[in-house]
Amino acid sequence: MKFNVLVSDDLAEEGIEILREKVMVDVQTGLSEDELVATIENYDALLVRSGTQVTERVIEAGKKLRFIGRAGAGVDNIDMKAATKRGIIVANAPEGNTLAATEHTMAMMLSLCRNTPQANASMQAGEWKRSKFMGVELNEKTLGIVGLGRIGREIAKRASSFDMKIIGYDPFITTEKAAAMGIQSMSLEELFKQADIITVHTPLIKETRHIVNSQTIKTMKDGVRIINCARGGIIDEQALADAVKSGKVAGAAIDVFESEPPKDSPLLGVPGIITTPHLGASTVEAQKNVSISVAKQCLEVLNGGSAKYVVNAPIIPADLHDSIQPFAILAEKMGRLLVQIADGRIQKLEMIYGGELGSIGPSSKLITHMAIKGLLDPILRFPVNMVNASVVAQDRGISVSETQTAESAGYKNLLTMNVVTDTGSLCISGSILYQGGSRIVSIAGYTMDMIPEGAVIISRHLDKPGVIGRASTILGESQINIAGMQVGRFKAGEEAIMVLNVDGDVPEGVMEAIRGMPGIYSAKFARL
Ligand SMILES: NC(=O)c1ccc[n+]([C@@H]2O[C@H](COP(=O)([O-])OP(=O)(O)OC[C@H]3O[C@@H](n4cnc5c(N)ncnc54)[C@H](O)[C@@H]3O)[C@@H](O)[C@H]2O)c1
Ligand SMILES: O=C(O)[C@H](O)COP(=O)(O)O
Repeated sequence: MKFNVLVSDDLAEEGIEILREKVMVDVQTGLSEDELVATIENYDALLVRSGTQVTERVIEAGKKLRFIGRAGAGVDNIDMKAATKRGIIVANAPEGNTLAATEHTMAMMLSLCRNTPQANASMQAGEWKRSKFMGVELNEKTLGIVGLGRIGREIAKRASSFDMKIIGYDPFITTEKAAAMGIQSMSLEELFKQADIITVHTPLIKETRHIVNSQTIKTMKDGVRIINCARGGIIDEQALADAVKSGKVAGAAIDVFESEPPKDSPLLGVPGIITTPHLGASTVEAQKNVSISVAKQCLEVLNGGSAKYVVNAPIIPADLHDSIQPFAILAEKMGRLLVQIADGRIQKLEMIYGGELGSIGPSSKLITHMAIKGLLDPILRFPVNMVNASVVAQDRGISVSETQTAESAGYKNLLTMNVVTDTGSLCISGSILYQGGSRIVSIAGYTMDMIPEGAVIISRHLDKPGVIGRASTILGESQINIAGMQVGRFKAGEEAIMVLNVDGDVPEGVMEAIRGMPGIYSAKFARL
């Protein structure tokens, strides 16, 4: 593969070696945004940790970029909107550092409760002050975990072995699921009231920004301890610093900061606050895991495939991949056919999933994205792919809807696409046969049995003798071979449809001649 990959943060050598076997790799760490903008245009992929800000400017300058890999969990340093719009696949390695972050949180919790860092600093300064560093035990304390994802639940397991009572808040985890993990689920307000120690493990998003602030701190127990090993910004730094100084909060342990490195953070220099420089994922094991994970995903994407942990495109569960893929290919072809034969400006795309597809669930998204790709890719300057398809449709004012139904007109499965334009609408249906082949089974209500491949002429004409013959003659005179033909009509003597599979492109002059024939209402050439 002749690809260039830029690694702009410290990644473990194991992943870089995997890349070097297949592609050119440059490791350049510590680049400023301007330096990254100046260099990125030569690269097909960019691999980062949290140290690189992948801004809109960087993404715009990366004309060849197809993949951005995050060797870790959080993707808040990547402008996802800009990457998605450009169709760049963004993937992370969410599992590789879970245990490292969990263990660091436990280390911070124990250090916080026993003043370990302060005691160490004191001893290193030549002191021996035993009474100054009186601690508290974890035993029988209530631990409030905000965010019960990968890390939150691993912390629950470990904390329960210290005989802590575990309470938790996560709007996306049911009470039953939390209970099965030994966590008593409750509202955030209640958790703040009950917890002796609060640890946050959510992503930094609009809803979690400053979830711990001067108001919510007031509702907490006096002497509460607070830990943030997730993301700076989840806690209002000034509010926390003030609360520790006032004694309302007994202490805090902070690994992550609103701005990193945190030059002016109010959390620095406060005796009750212990800090580490974003070390949650910094173990040999975690770094090896995440580096290998993004390296493999990078090669998959550059090779034309998908990535295991894509964060900006629909993901199909691995066990459904083989069954969904043929429909994704069919949908793309149906989209491509529709855009070439429908009249007018497309305003709406309706996707109807029938028969066995009627219970496809959220995996329909991938098929819909591929349908949009087929519809828009041929007419746009920039590539449309499964990543940016829905953003591109939205940008062009095309509304997209999906329906799942058991009805399938007698087919085992039936994918129907209806486009509404400013001059009318056109509906086509396709199916995957029992033997695996794909067919377009209806166009504008006419039953078909069309293999969606190669070049086709689709005409509407008056159902009377001679029309089909004359069209065939025009093609024959132009040395265009007809490989297959299908005709359909609702009623004899009225409008009919003709689909001609031809061996090669049909020049516009020949299409004009067909359109000029008496009895032909319209004729369109399409390549699938
Ligand atoms: N310090 C480090 O070096 C380090 C290392 C790894 C991960 N992290 C960070 O830790 C955090 C958690 O990582 P993870 O792998 O467990 O992620 P995860 O996606 O597995 O879990 C996040 C959980 O937060 C929940 N959540 C979302 N919105 C919420 C809200 N408003 N209130 C409460 N819960 C909400 C989600 O439902 C989910 O269960 C992330 O911010 C990640 O970036 C930090
Ligand atoms: O989100 C993550 O995975 C952690 O914050 C780790 O970040 P790092 O890769 O920069 O250590």
